[in-house]
Amino acid sequence: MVTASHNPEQDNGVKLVDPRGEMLDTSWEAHATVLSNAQTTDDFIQELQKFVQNAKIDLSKPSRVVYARDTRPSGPSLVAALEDGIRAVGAEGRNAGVTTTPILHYLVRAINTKGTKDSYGDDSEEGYFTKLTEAYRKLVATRQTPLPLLIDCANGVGAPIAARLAEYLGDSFPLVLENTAIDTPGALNNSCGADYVKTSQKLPPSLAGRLQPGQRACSVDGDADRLMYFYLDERSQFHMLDGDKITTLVASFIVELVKTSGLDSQIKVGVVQTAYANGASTKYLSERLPVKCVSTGVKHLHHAAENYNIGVYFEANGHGTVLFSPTTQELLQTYEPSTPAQSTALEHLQNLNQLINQTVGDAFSDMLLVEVVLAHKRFSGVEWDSLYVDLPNRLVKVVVADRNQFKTENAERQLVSPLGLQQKINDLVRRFDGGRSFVRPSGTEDVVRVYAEASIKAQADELAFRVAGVVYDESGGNPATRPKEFI
Ligand SMILES: CC(=O)N[C@H]1[C@@H](OP(=O)(O)O)O[C@H](CO)[C@@H](O)[C@@H]1O
Ligand SMILES: [Mg+2]
Repeated sequence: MVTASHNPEQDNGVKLVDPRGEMLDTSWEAHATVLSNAQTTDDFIQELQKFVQNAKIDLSKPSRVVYARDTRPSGPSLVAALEDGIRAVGAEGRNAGVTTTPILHYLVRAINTKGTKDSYGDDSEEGYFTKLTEAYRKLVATRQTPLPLLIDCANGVGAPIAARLAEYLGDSFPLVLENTAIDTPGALNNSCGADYVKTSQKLPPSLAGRLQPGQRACSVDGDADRLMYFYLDERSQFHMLDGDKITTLVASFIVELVKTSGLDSQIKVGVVQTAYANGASTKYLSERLPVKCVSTGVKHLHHAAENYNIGVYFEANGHGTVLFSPTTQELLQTYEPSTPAQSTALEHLQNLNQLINQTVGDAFSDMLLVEVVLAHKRFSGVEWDSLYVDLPNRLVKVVVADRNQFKTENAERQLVSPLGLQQKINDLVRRFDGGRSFVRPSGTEDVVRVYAEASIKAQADELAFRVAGVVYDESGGNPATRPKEFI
């Protein structure tokens, strides 16, 4: 998948999908690193040959690469280069065109399960839309048609895909598409989209006046694998419903269905979060079901969620999905309910299993999932938001000389290096009511991230900037260039 996701338009990159339609196995990342670091074509060919040999790849076997891109202007030339590569190694290519990352994941799984008992659906975009919208219709059959949902498409590939989804949904669910300017240079992810909403905790300026108080809205990112919900209250105050709020809503609903269906002794539902999950969400969830905290990065969450019968995972930034284990999927097919209530709950679970794109986080599949739960619970954004109150929080980036000197343990919640720094953070945290803070090196940017929470906003900000200051000073930051907001 040629995309740089939520990042600025001028960036680009690739996401690799494995043959099951899931994220590339971590053990293969090292190969990708070696190949992308090759300096010349000759070096590249040499590394490729070594890789073929070491991984014992039989080149005489047929192979196929399915690829797609987002709407970035650099996409076509990168796809052309990819096609040259596919031709050079004698593989067959299948161009899935301009589409979302989750649709590409869907296609790969659909192609590789075609004609088997695990068939994931027809291997086409039509197959994807049909699968999702049929399941959605069944799940909301007896419910009222919701008010139109405003979707901020981040001026990216979410726009044409949401337009097609709207056609499949028809009158059953009206969508209003905003930020659909895919041909406007520089517009992609610019002051809009899921990452903007999460990091600035604000309404995208382009939506001012477009959203009525009480109306629900959501933002997707540049490749439509992240989803953030929000609404304005009657005082036009902005309220954000992030990945943690989605987890809470969805996990509670699934737990209820499992219980009503009579399967609660056989199906255990669990949640996976990272240290960035709001402390209030972790508290709320832990009082109700098993919650595991893992390192940042979707691959870690996905992997941990596979250990539950039904695993719900979302990063706070809105990337996530729900996984039904193979035995759970089988159980849903063979279980004999004994009451009408059990039977209805079972049908809902079966339809959720179809509605949810389980290969990877999928903004549109997740959006339909959220809407199903809200319809069943007769919740507006306000009621959903009131399940728990977010602790005020602040995320700060610190530029350091060498972020590799920062090493963590305990799912990244504690620093073990630089030595002594964690103690200093602990001393600061202790001074703040409801305080929590952790520091980790980013895996995607050359920075160290500081996260802080406290019971009031000013305190969360102060704690974050104090910790950032300590991190900066302790890692040899130049006093002359010390950011002035650091305390
Ligand atoms: C705090 C934060 O949002 N971190 C993001 C960010 O990772 P970093 O390792 O923090 O740079 O990008 C990842 C990939 O998109 C995403 O999985 C993760 O949640
Ligand atoms: Mg993305």
